[in-house]
Amino acid sequence: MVQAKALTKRFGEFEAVRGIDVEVRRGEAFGFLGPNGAGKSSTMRMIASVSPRTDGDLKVLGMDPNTDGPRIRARLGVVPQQDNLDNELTVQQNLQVYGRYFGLSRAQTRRKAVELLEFAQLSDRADAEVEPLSGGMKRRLTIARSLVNDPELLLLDEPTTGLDPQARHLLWDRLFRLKAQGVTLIVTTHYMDEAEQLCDRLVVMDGGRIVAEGSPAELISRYSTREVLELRFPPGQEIPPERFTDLADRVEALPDRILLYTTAGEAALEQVHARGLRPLSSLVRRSTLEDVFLRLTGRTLVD
Ligand SMILES: Nc1ncnc2c1ncn2[C@@H]1O[C@H](COP(=O)(O)OP(=O)(O)OP(=O)(O)O)[C@@H](O)[C@H]1O
Repeated sequence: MVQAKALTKRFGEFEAVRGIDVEVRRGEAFGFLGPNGAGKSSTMRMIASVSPRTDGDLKVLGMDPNTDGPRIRARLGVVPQQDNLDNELTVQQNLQVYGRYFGLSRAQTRRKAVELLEFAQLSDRADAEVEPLSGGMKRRLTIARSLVNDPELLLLDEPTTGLDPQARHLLWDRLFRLKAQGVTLIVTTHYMDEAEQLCDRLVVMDGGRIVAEGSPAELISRYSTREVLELRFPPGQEIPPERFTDLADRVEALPDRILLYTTAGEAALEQVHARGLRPLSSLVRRSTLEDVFLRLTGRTLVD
């Protein structure tokens, strides 16, 4: 669906995307995971064929965005980072305008709007104004609108940023349905749980480069341990991280906690207690993509 080789985007002197290689296969959910400014949106805009590449090769649906932009865009769905719904129109009209834009007849457009409102769980809001809708509803409507042309490939830039947990889960559920129907999904996110939930494969981006690639499970087993023990100590009573190096494969000190990477978190915690240390709180959890990112870059995904 997408083949990028040494793909590069420069804004003046600044290189936002620094020669990345990416391959997205039909039917998969593929992710770009990275913090703000990693170059995810710049990459997505090149794939969406709305922003020309500065260098490298790019094929989307087997075509070159530089020469086949309109033909590619006709087969894509795009959900931008900021909702750009038309507040002057009702929910239903927002879909109908797109139907007409993509050349559907009035009757086809009406049928499509009914189908997509049902998909977006917004049928009872068909004639409502857009402005007062919740953030989750607006996102679902934006996704519904991106599906008017039955795209084979759907690009979603930070689909759940700013949504509450319930709205996120509802939205993920809609994306799972699309995937089950065979739509290829490309998602950018800085939420590791979103990447873990949604993506079959992903690349981790930082500073315009790809720093790792694989399935969430592969990345976690390659770059982290099975478990992590998180320790917080009372302010002013912090313990130097070196005190824990013999208890774990690796120790990371963050401003508010110490992370012990180990295969046996509970056993490590017992050892901490046996040394007479009394953390304010302790937590044994499994490793996540956040731990992978920390290992690869020395920083956390979300400040
Ligand atoms: N039009 C532009 N002109 C100049 N610099 C830009 C432009 N668009 C993006 N950048 C810069 O390129 C870098 C990558 O931006 P990009 O939006 O691709 O990152 P991102 O990973 O999507 O992060 P975010 O989640 O904040 O969008 C940033 O430093 C950004 O300031």
